[in-house]
Amino acid sequence: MMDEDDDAPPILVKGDATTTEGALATGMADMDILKVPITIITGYLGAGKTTLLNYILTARHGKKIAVILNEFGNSADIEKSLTINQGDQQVEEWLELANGCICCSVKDSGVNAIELLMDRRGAFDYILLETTGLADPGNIAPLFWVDEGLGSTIYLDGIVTLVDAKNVLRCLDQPTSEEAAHDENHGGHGGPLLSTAHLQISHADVLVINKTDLVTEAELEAVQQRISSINALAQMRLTDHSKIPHLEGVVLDLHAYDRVDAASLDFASKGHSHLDSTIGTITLTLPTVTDKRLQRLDAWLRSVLWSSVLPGHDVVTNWEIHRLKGRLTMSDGQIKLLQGVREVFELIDGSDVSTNTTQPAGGTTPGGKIVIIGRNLSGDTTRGAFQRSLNTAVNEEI
Ligand SMILES: Nc1nc2c(ncn2[C@@H]2O[C@H](COP(=O)(O)OP(=O)(O)OP(=O)(O)O)[C@@H](O)[C@H]2O)c(=O)[nH]1
Ligand SMILES: [Zn+2]
Repeated sequence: MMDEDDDAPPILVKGDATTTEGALATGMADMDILKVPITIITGYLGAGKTTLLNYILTARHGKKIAVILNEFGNSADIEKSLTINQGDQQVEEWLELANGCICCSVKDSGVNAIELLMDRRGAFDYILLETTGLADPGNIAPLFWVDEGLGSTIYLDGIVTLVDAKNVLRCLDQPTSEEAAHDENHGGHGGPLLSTAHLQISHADVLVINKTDLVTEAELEAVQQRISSINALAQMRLTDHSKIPHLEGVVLDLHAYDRVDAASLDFASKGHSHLDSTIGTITLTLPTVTDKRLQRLDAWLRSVLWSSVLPGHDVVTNWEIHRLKGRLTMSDGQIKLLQGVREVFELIDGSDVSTNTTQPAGGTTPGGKIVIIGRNLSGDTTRGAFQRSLNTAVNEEI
């Protein structure tokens, strides 16, 4: 919860509610400018999420930020507190959702409620959603990752996961009994148990390792290694008391769902240890892709993500994909970007995305790479099966 009796008064931030109208008036606005980014802030109980939000709301970033708290997840409360820092004050509103679970209710009413509120108060520059410590961000992200065509006025910018440096290893190693029961219901099929901490780390675009003041350097090193063995794609930051002086690119304006940076894919492919056998990162390579092969790749992705069937391999079972990113070079030199969270994926043109002109095209692989983060993927057998299946799918001549 936001601290009501917070003794430090917020530093006053001049809200700039006229940005949008100003841009419109000068005819410079297109739909992209009008869309408001939303970042999901997640992390286990007590990791420092609220501390981070308070830090952001009082930092001098010159943005009008709305904060939605999903603290009442499982209780009977149906309203979500919404704090907006506007001009010289923080205003609290209540966002009414259809039921207590944001995963179920936000799709129908949450996005609408945010849009209605923007109609009334003027657009925000940014929305931050704090999930409960027990939330699985993979259930929430797709609700905001809405099709361009649906004309939503908000878009998913990324997922930031706060990690409690002191407690995270225990959370990963000793799932609670509720988590164990949940795991059972979600196709646990034996094997190492999946904890909420695993899910929050595997879906992250940015991992903020917080509470570094409470651990030794050796302990911190162990935490970093373990976390990057789970998710090698996310950028990692170390902090204490959730202090992130430069918010841009770390919490704000991540573009984690509309950009894929070659350097991060290269980094993710560099042999990381498989310290955690539950969830890990694998990298698949691709040859240069023709249009026809791109269609085959699309079919392969649909099979893998929608039907959980790895074409040509009926023996590989028990896997689950959380996050997927790729960068492909077409035979004509065009770049295609691949983005996915759970079963939702998108292949988009890289050319009209203003990104990575400074990156070496395609990284070290001439064709491209797909990096997948998920459960029971990182064993050598499974990784090999994925690569072979993909090779067959895109190489086959017709
Ligand atoms: N020592 C230390 N304490 C911290 C740090 N960051 C946050 N805390 C404290 O940890 C406690 C939990 O922080 P919160 O920000 O409320 O954590 P949260 O993730 O929002 O917690 P829930 O909403 O309960 O899941 C608070 O007492 C914070 O003051 C840190 O880096 N070091
Ligand atoms: Zn909190």
